[in-house]
Parts: sequence; structure tokens; C-alpha cells
Amino acid sequence: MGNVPRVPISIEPPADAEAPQRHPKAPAPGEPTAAHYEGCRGCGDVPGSLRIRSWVGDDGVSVHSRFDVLAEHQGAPGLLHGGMLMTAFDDALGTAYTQIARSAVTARLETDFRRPVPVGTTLWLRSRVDAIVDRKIFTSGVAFLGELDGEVAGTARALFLKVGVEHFLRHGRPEDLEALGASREVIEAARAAR
Ligand SMILES: CCCCC/C=C\C/C=C\C/C=C\C/C=C\CCCC(=O)SCCNC(=O)CCNC(=O)[C@H](O)C(C)(C)COP(=O)(O)OP(=O)(O)OC[C@H]1O[C@@H](n2cnc3c(N)ncnc32)[C@H](O)[C@@H]1OP(=O)(O)O
Repeated sequence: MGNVPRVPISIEPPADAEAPQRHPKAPAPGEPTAAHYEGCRGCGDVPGSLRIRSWVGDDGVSVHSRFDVLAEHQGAPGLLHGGMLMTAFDDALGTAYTQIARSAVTARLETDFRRPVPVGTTLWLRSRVDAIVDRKIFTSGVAFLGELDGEVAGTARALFLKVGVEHFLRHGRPEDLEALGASREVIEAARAAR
């Protein structure tokens, strides 16, 4: 297969991994989660965004999220596109890790599609961090039809890998960092890193 990397086989957290603790500065149970980036397609206020909203769960670590499924999210007639459900999981699971850790990016996302999701449905997602081992953040979530703990529409697991600000400086666009309100120093570093 030449230079094609081997496909990783598992994102199962180690059995002895400890339960994660909430970051002391994270929002309290019941509060909305902090927005991670206004330009986000999952939860930002931008055209095409799924406009997902998330709140911290009673345990202070898990997160629940709301996604109103609209006609613009269809894949087959009248039904939610599978990739949109994955986007919702990516956002919700990513939001769950922000209760515990700083920036990380999705390395692997696995989704099981259990039930069709009709346009007009409100999907509720429950997401949590199962374990953190060094840079690896293991997460899992469930999407419910209509109400929290309703019929299960899908389940997902994702592995996020912690990255430093240099990830965004090196791979992102300086103008987007500027829109985030990044300092001149950061923007200059981003330009120099390209
Ligand atoms: C200046 C201001 C900046 C402000 C930033 C603001 C906001 C953004 C911050 C955070 C976002 C917050 C919340 C998130 C909310 C929504 C979610 C959206 C998230 C995304 O939309 S994000 C976009 C999609 N995402 C990518 O764009 C990633 C592309 N990718 C890479 O950038 C690299 O691929 C990377 C960094 C992932 C890894 O690269 P790397 O070189 O650092 O690490 P390496 O490869 O050495 O792996 C180390 C260990 O992880 C294992 N490992 C790696 N990959 C694996 C896989 N797939 N499956 C199983 N295991 C895997 C290895 O097997 C090894 O394991 P071991 O150590 O045991 O050997």
C-alpha cells in the first residue's frame, strides 16, 4: 500500500483508565456550555450551521445537546443525512471534552445509525468523556428522537487528540484567528508558520 498509513483498529479506552474530573473553570451543571468557536458548522452562528445548543449535565461532566432537524439537513427524502448526524455527534462529543480539557481535534469518529430521523424531529444527544490517557480523550454519546432518553436514533464514539495552539497556527488561516480576536502576536506567528 506504499505510503498509505495503517488504519487504526480501536478507540476502546484502557480498562483501568480513571473517570475524568470537570475542569474547575468549566460551566456548572445546567448551564449552557461555552461556545468553542463562532465559525463552527456544528454550533456557530453561520450559514449552514446545525445550530446545536449544549448544556452541562447534572454530573458536571456530561453534556446534553439539542439539534432541530430541518429540510436542509436531508440525505434521503424526508430523512436526516447520516453525515449530518455525524456532524452533530462530532460537535456534541467535542463539546463534552471542553468540560475537562482544552483544545483537541477529532482523530476518529464512529457512528451507528439505529433509526431513521425524520425532518421536523428534535434530536437530543447525551455525550460524555469516558477516559483521558495522556493526549487521548475517549468519548461516547447517544442521540435520542424527540426527547432526552427517548427512542435511540444513533450512538457514537470518538477519539480526540489534544493539540496545542500551534496546530491552529500551522494548519489554519490567519484571517480566521484574527476574526476570533487573537492577538497580533498570535496572528504574526500564524503567518510565519505557513
Ligand atoms: C489561536 C487560537 C486557537 C483557537 C482554537 C479555538 C477553538 C478550537 C479548539 C477546540 C475545539 C473545541 C471543541 C470541539 C468541538 C467540536 C468538534 C469539532 C472538532 C473538529 O472538527 S476537529 C477537525 C477534524 N480533525 C482533524 O482535522 C484532525 C486531523 N488530524 C490530525 O491533525 C492528526 O492526525 C492528529 C493531531 C489527530 C494526530 O496526529 P499527531 O501527529 O499529533 O499524533 P499521532 O499520529 O502520533 O498519534 C498519537 C496517538 O494517537 C493515536 N491515533 C491517532 N490517530 C488515531 C486514530 N484516527 N484512531 C486511533 N488512534 C489514533 C496514535 O496511534 C498514537 O497512539 P499511541 O501514542 O498509543 O501510539
